[in-house]
Amino acid sequence: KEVETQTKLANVVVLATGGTIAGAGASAANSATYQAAKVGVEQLIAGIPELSKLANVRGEQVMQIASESITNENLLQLGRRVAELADSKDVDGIVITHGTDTLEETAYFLNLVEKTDKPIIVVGSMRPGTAMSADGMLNLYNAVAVASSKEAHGKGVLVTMNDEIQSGRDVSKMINIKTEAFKSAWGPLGMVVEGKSYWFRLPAKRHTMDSEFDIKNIKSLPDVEIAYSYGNVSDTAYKALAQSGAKAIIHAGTGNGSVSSRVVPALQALRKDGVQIIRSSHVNAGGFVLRNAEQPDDKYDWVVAHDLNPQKARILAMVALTKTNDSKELQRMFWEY
Ligand SMILES: NC(=O)CC[C@H](N)C(=O)O
Repeated sequence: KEVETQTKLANVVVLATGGTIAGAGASAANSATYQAAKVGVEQLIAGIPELSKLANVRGEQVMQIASESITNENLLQLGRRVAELADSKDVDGIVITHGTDTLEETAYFLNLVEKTDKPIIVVGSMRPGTAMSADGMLNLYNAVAVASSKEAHGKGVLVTMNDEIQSGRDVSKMINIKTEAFKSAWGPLGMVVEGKSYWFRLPAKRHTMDSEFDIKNIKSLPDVEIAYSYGNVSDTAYKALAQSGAKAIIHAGTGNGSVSSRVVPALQALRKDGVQIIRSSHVNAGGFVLRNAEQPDDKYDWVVAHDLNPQKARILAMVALTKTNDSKELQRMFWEY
């Protein structure tokens, strides 16, 4: 006699926040001209009947915005809802649909502050659902596939775009007119093919269960701002940001986070006034800032952002500053996360 073993489907919650994956254009030829954040979560889920074979999927509309407009308050609101769901016994995995412009920031934020080993997948699309060759359906299908898989547990917050599984820490939007937009300098962790995930490597940096940060202990996020560097840069932006109350300034530097000789004195003075100076790099394919190389960080009491791009450095700095204002502690965190 054959005994049929009924495998129970995982329960996956889709938290929708807006973006192009919820976008709509006037014609199928509009892949770049459209309105983001138009389609509701129920319609997104209903548009992919195949999801019901992967998991029991339900949706929640957390917000409906384009991701460039996400505020720190929005981040905290989303983070708290993710934590509530992760604590719930009847939730096995969480998918967050998100605009792609700041998707890498939200994914890294959640990677730092969610105390769970349940899969959390952040996903978006480069083309609205109304466009020819829209990529949102498959990206979301892949996200639900990964969120409902056993293998995705304990791997930190993940991003499924263009069939790849990327670490939320490492991934960044590299181009805005291709579906092959999200890359990491260190490569994807795996692939999703026909609803099944294939893994090749694991994240090495601290995240989720192994993180010292917890969304439940974070009441608000401090003001951390970014100043962009280039030839002939002046110190005006740095001073203005400090004046407006920034607790830390991320130097989005050239090359190895280098600092113009015109800017160095202002940054020394700001540090003396208590502002944290964090040197990162805006090099396109992935910056990597070495301590005491381009600048004497020990002498100036500055911090380096390691391989984090400026926008990710801002996320870690905000979260880190909720715990410490000690520059040595901040530097430790920048090496470990
Ligand atoms: N491809 C996108 O999702 C970009 C749309 C919009 N700017 C956003 O980030 O929400």
